[in-house]
Amino acid sequence: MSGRLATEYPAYQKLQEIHDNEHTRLVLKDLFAQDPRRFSRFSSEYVDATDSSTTFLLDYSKNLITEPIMRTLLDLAREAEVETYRDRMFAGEHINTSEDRAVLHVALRNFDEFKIQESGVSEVADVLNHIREFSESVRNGVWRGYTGKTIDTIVNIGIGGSDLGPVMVTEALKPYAKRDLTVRFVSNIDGTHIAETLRLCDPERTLFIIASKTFTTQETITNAESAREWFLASAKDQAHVAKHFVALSTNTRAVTTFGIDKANMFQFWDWVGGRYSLWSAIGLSIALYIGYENFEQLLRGAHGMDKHFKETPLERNLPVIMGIIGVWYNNFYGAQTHVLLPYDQYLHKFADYFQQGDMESNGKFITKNGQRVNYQTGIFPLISQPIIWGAAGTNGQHSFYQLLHQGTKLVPADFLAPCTSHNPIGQSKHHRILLSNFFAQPEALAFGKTEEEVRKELGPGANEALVKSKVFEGNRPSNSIMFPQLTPRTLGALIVLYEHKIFTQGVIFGINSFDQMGVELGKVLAKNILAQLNRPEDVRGHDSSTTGLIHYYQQHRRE
Ligand SMILES: O=P(O)(O)OC[C@H]1O[C@H](O)[C@H](O)[C@@H](O)[C@@H]1O
Repeated sequence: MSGRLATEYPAYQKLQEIHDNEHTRLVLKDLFAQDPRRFSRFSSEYVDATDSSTTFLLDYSKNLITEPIMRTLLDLAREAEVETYRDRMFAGEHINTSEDRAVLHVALRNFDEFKIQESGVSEVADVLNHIREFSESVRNGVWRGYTGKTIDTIVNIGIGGSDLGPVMVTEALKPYAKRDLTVRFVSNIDGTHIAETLRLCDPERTLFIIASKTFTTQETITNAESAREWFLASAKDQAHVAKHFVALSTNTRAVTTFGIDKANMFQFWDWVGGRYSLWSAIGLSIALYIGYENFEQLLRGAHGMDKHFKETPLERNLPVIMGIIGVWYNNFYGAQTHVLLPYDQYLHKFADYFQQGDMESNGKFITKNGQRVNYQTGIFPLISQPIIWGAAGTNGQHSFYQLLHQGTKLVPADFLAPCTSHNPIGQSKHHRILLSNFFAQPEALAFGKTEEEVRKELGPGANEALVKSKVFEGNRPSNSIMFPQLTPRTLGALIVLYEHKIFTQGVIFGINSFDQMGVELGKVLAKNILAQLNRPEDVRGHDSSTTGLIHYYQQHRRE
C-alpha cells in the first residue's frame, strides 16, 4: 500500500525470472513424486489461540510452487511492507488515504485485546450491548408489533456491504437459527424484489431493518420508503413505525429525517468499510436470526484470525500465504479469475460475498500514488486482481467444471468443506458422497489423466480424436480448506482469512483497498438519465446507442 508498483520490487523481478526459467518444470505430478513430504511442507493447521475447537486445515501443496518460489513471494510481501501496513491498520492510522479514514473493522471484534485509538472505538461495546438487548427482546417475544403480536419476520433492506454479509452469514449459520423467525433480504431497486418479499409478510409481525452506512443509497432509501408505505397502509398511524422500523447507519440525521427514532438506531462509524461491516451493527439481522451468543462467537472467531494475522511470522501466516500464492497466478501466470468452491450448501453465498469483498477492494488500476499499474510486459498482461466467482457443492461439477478441467484458461481454485455435516441424513451417506467429490476434484485437476492412460482404457484401434478429447492435462492448482464443522466461530475465522488475504494482495499491488471510486460514475449518469426519462425531447447529451435505447423504452413502455 506504499503506492509503489509491484513490478519495482527486486523480488518481483526475481519471481519473473523464476517463472520464465522454471514454469515448464513446475509440474504437480513431478513435484509430488520428488518430495514425499510435500503435503506436510505446504499445509498448515490453524488453531484459534483461545479456543482449540476452532480450527481448520489449509492444504496449499497442490499449487505450482516450490520452497524457493514461496521464499521469493514472501520477500515480495516484505518489500511491499505488508507487515508495516498491517500494523498501521491495527493502529488506526488513516491507511484509506483517498477518504482520509482509518480501516478498523478489526476493532469491531477486538474485545479490548489490541489497544486501538480512534473516535468511536470505545463505543463498540455499547452498540454490541444494544444489539444484544434488542435481539433478545425480539427473539423472546418481549418486543411486540403495533397490534401486540410478536415478530415473526425480519426484513433487512440494504445493498452491497449492507446486504451481502448478513445474507451470506444467515445462510451459513442456519443450523443455529431460531426457526420460527424468518429473515428476508431486499436489496435490488427492481420493485419486484420488495413486492415479492412483502407478499410473504404480515405487517403486524414484520420488523424492517434499514441498513445503510450512508443512509443515502438510492436503492435502500427507495425500498425503505416503499416498505413504510406498505406498512402504513395497514397500521395507519405514523407512531407505529417505531415498533417496526430500525436503522443501522453512521448517519444519525438522515435516519431521524426518515422518521426512525434515534433510540432504534444502531450506530457504526466511518472507519467501517461497507464490505467489512457484517461485524458491526450491520450484523443485527444475524444476531436476531442466530441469537446474540452465536453472533458473538462469530466475532470471536474473526478476532482469533486477526490475532493470527497480526502476530504470526509471514512464512506461517495463512492469509499472507493465500495472498502471495494468488499474486503468483495473477501476475506471473496471467490467471484472470479465482474460483471459490465450498462443498457445503450452507456456504452457497460465500462466493457472492467475496465478489464484493475482493473485487470492490482490489479491482483498481491506479496505485495509491496515482500511477497506472503496468500491463503488457511479456506474454501475459500483468493482471493484478482476479475476478471472483464460484458455486457450492457438486452443482458446479455438472456445469462449469468442464472448463476447469479441460478449458484453455488457468483457474486457481479454493475448495472448502466441513468434516461433519449439520445434516447427517442417511447416516451421513450424503456427506460421504459430497466429500468424496471434494477430495476427487482437486486430485483430478492436479494430476489429470495422460494419453497413455486413455489409450489403455479404450483399447487398441480407438479413434484418435476420441483419445485426445479424454485427456486431462492436469497441473491445475488449488487450495483445500477443511474444518471439523461449520460453527459461528469457524465461519468468523474463515471470513477473516479471506479479508486479510485481500489486504495482503492490496498492499503488494500498491492500491487503496478501502475506497470504491469505480462505483460512482454509473450512479451519476443514472441520476441524470432518470430526469430525462419522461419525454423523448429531454434525452440529451448521450451517444447514439444510449439515446436509441432510451427512445426504445419511451416508445414501448406501458405505464
Ligand atoms: O451501506 P450503504 O451506505 O447504503 O452502501 C451500500 C453499498 O453501496 C456503495 O455503492 C458501495 O459500493 C458499497 O461498498 C456499499 O456497501
